[in-house]
Amino acid sequence: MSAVLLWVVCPKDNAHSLLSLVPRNCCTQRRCSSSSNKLLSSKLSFSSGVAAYSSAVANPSRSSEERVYEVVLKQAALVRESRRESALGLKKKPIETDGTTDWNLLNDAYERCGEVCAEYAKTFYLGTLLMTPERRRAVWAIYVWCRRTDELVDGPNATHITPKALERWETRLNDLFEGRPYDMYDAALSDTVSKYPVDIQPFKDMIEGMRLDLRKSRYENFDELYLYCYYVAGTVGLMSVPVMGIAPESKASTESVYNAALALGIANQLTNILRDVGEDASRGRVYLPQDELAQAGLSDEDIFRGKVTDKWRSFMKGQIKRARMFFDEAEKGVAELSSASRWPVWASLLLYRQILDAIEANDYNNFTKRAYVGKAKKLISLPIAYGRALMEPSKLAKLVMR
Ligand SMILES: CC(C)=CCC/C(C)=C/CC/C(C)=C/CC/C(C)=C/[C@@H]1[C@@H](COP(=O)(O)OP(=O)(O)O)[C@]1(C)CC/C=C(\C)CC/C=C(\C)CCC=C(C)C
Ligand SMILES: [Mn+2]
Repeated sequence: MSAVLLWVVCPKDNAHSLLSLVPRNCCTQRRCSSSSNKLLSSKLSFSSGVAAYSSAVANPSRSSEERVYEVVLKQAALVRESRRESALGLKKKPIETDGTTDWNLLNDAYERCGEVCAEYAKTFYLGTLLMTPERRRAVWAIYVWCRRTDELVDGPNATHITPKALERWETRLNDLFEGRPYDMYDAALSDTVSKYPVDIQPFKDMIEGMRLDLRKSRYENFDELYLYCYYVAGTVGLMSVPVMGIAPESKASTESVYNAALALGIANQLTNILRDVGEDASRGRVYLPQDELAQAGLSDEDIFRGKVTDKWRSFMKGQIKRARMFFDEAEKGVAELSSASRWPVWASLLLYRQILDAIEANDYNNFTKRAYVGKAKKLISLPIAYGRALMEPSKLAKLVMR
C-alpha cells in the first residue's frame, strides 16, 4: 500500500518483506477492503442491547452492532477487573513457564517486532516511542500479529490461502495464548497477553474477517459491512486498549472507551474502503452496501465503469459523512487513554481522517485517483496531535455507557 498511510495501515508496497514473517503453510488469498453507506441504519450512538456473545452467534437475527457490542462489554469487563486488581496491588499472573524462559531471546523477539513496525509504519513507530517501554513493545507485538494476519490474505502468497491455512493460524493463536508460541513473533505476543488483560476474542475475530474475505465479495447492507469492518479493524482497537491503558484519573466508563476504540477501527476501515473503490473493483470486489448503491440509482456496473457522475458524488458524500461520524465517536475516547498513549492515537486518527478530505479534493474520483495525505499535511498533523494529547481525561463520570 502506498506511502499514504505510513501509519498503522499496511502498506502493500512492503508486502514482500513480510514474507519471512509468515510461515509458508499459512498463506492466503483475498484482497483489501472497501465500504459504503446509509447513515440511517448505522446509528452511531451504539444502541443499548445486550446478551451473551454465544447467544449472539446463535441468534443471527440480531444486528451486527448488537453482536459486536457483546464483545465490547466482555473486553471492558476484563479491563475493569484488571484495574481493580491493580488498585488492590494484585497483578495479572504470567503463564507459568518451566523456568527455561530465555529473557534475552524474548527481548530480541520484541526488538524484532519493533523493527518490523518501524519498517511498515514509520510514523506510528515513532509515536510508540513516547509510550512506556513495556507498553511500547506490547503494542509492537500486537501490530506484528495483525500485520502477519493481513499478510496471509493480502500478501505475496495470498493465492495459496485456504480456510485450512487460516485454521492453522488460529491454532497457533490458541497455542500462543496458552504460553506455547510457535516462533519469536508469537513469543513476544504470548508474553504480552500474559501481562495485559488482552482477550483472545478480538484476535479470533480478526481471523474470521480474513475468512469472510475469502468467501464474500459483496455486502448487502451496512449491517453486513459493519460486521466485516469490526472483524478486520474494530478488533485492533479492542486489542490495543488494554495495553495502551486508560488514564487512572479518567472517570469515563470502560465501555465508553472501548466503544471509542472500536469506532476508530471502523472509521479507519470505512475510509480504506472509500479510498480503494477502484482498486477493489479491479479485483471484482465491491464493499459498498448493495442496498445503498441501489437507492442512489447505482449498481456494480457503474463502479466497474468508473465514471464520476453526480449520482456518484452524492452517494460518496453520504459515505464520507458516515465515516466521519465514526471518527467523531472515536475522538470522544482518546483523552481517556493513559497520557503517553494518546499521541500516537491522535496522530493516526488525524492522518486517516484526512484521507476523506483527499477523496473530496479528488472530486470523488476514487476509481482512478488514489486519495493520499501529502507530506506537509502529515507533518502539520503531528504537533496538532501532540497538542490534543495534552488534553486531560474527563473528570466527570459518564453515566451513559453508549
Ligand atoms: C479510545 C481510543 C480511540 C483508542 C484507540 C484504539 C486504537 C489504537 C485503535 C486503532 C485502530 C486502528 C489503527 C485500526 C486499524 C484499521 C485497519 C486499517 C485495518 C486493516 C485491515 C485490513 O485492511 P485491508 O486489507 O482492507 O486494507 P489494506 O491492507 O490496508 O489495504 C488491516 C490491514 C488489519 C491489520 C491491522 C494492522 C496491521 C494495524 C495494527 C495496528 C496496531 C496494533 C496499533 C494500533 C495503534 C495505534 C496507535 C493506531
Ligand atoms: Mn490488507
